Amino acid sequence: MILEHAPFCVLNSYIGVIISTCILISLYLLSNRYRYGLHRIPGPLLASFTDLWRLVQVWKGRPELTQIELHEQNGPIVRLGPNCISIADPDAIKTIYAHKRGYVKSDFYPVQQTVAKGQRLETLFSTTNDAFHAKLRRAVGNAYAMSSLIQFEPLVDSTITTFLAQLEQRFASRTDGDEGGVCDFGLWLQYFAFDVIGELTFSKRLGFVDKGMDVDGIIGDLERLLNYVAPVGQLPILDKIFVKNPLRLWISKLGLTNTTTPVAAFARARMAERSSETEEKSQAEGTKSRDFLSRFQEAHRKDPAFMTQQRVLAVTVANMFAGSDTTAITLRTIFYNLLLNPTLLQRLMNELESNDIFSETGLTTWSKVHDLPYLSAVIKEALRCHPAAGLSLERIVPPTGLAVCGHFIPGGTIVGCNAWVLHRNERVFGAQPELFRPERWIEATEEKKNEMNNLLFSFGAGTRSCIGKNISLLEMYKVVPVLLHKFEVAALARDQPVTMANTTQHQDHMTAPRHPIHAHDTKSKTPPQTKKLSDTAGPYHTILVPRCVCTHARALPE
Ligand code: HEM
Repeated sequence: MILEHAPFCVLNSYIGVIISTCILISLYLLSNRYRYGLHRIPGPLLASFTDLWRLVQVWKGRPELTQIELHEQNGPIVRLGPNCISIADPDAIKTIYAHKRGYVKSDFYPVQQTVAKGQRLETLFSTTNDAFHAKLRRAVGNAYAMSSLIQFEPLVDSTITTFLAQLEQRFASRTDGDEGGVCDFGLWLQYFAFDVIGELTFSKRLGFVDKGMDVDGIIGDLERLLNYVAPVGQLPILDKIFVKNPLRLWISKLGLTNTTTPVAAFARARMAERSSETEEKSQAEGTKSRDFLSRFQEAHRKDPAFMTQQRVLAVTVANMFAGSDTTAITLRTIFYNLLLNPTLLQRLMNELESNDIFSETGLTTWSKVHDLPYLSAVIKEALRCHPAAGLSLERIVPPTGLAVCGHFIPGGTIVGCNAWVLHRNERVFGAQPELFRPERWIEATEEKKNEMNNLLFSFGAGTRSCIGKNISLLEMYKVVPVLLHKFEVAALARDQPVTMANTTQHQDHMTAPRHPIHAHDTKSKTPPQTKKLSDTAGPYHTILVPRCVCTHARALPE
């Protein structure tokens, strides 16, 4: 009798377990919706139950478009997760990102830290510890100051010269066959951006431009990293399961894992070369070339206990990651939009050619270009239309809470602003903010310009804003005029389909940080000539520029 009923008992207990599990999960999801005190904030219902909702949005590739749409529907404050809010109110920026207001970076950032010998390598970008950040920023900050720019110029010029020579030799001077003169310009701009930051950091290029290829798979490596950190950063506990779990940390501590990326290997080799020089020689060299590595080594000599060699390595590698893809994305945005808008390109050419800015070698200097009005407007408009960071820059509300847009946000909530959302503010940036229109920066009154500049969030804001901003502006202000002066550049096929996918928020983007805000490009079905931002600009990081023709002399295809 007992045996006859056994299968039913087993079945019943299975059903019991399943029902109890479902009840527990439902209770957990319901508690997610209500326990954070955010249930009055509008947003997608699913987002209020689980962070998996935002993970899926990022994984699908264009989370910034979803966020723009949500803000259009719901206003300046939107719930993106059980404990996560997106804010589009310009006034909130001053509070959330300001100095000493107690808003620390969220757990999104440590996902980007690499592990060496069982220890996480914290960088300026990825640390959540404000005191450590302030100390590191003081130690290395001088290297990025405006006053250092002049000393960096020869290093930028060196990469530009090689870049021009390679474009000339490989494309512009070729007239053979159908492919003569045709190059994948977007890819080459990326090679340039990676090499120039290598040269600025180590006085030595990684060789992308010289070889015309992704050396040691560095670009691919960075893209894989971003593809991991962007979605996993939405649910950072996953990182503690996949990568930073106790077992892997222990194995790493024993030295049984190889966490050396190609960039770190390159950086180590350069550091080894320098350390084999005598201190006097390196100091003498330092004052001559004054690249980032020599400046970081000076910081090491001043405070070796804090600025250890491991830390010098970490900040150089972080530089490479933070400064490459971001600048490449912005350069691609500039050329992409100019190529699709010949009238704008002509306006820029008029300005460049009517000012005496080029030397005999065809190069130019920061002092001659940095206040050209139309060039500045083009660069700003690219930064506005296609910010390299595609995700919100997350911070945690301090225990006192935050009053914003008529709501009270309790302490512990993750809040953040997304540049893509802020830059669609019609009141500040004028009509049709989705269009690339440099003129909006020229036509604006001084007062309006200030307002626009204050809301330009491409480099972040406040204490954790981009330390490399001046460097990237130096690169862009120098290379754009020189390229346009030397080559006629046109889109080979203006209706060539282009699409983008946002992979992470940029940058530090580097095992360092890549502001986890990066992206990769894929082909899409939408022709780009519509000039809508959603068609032309991608996720954070990259824009696919159509194949272009570089040529000196010949007429370009319409
Ligand atoms: C167009 C180019 C660039 C863009 C759009 C950009 C964007 C950003 C953004 C948005 C942040 C703030 C991230 C946050 O608050 O979470 C940031 C931080 C940072 N960026 Fe950039 N960046 C660019 C170029 C560079 C360059 C060239 C370097 C290095 C030479 C660099 C190094 C850094 C570092 C080290 C941080 C962390 C700063 C800190 O927390 O103190 N970036 N960047």
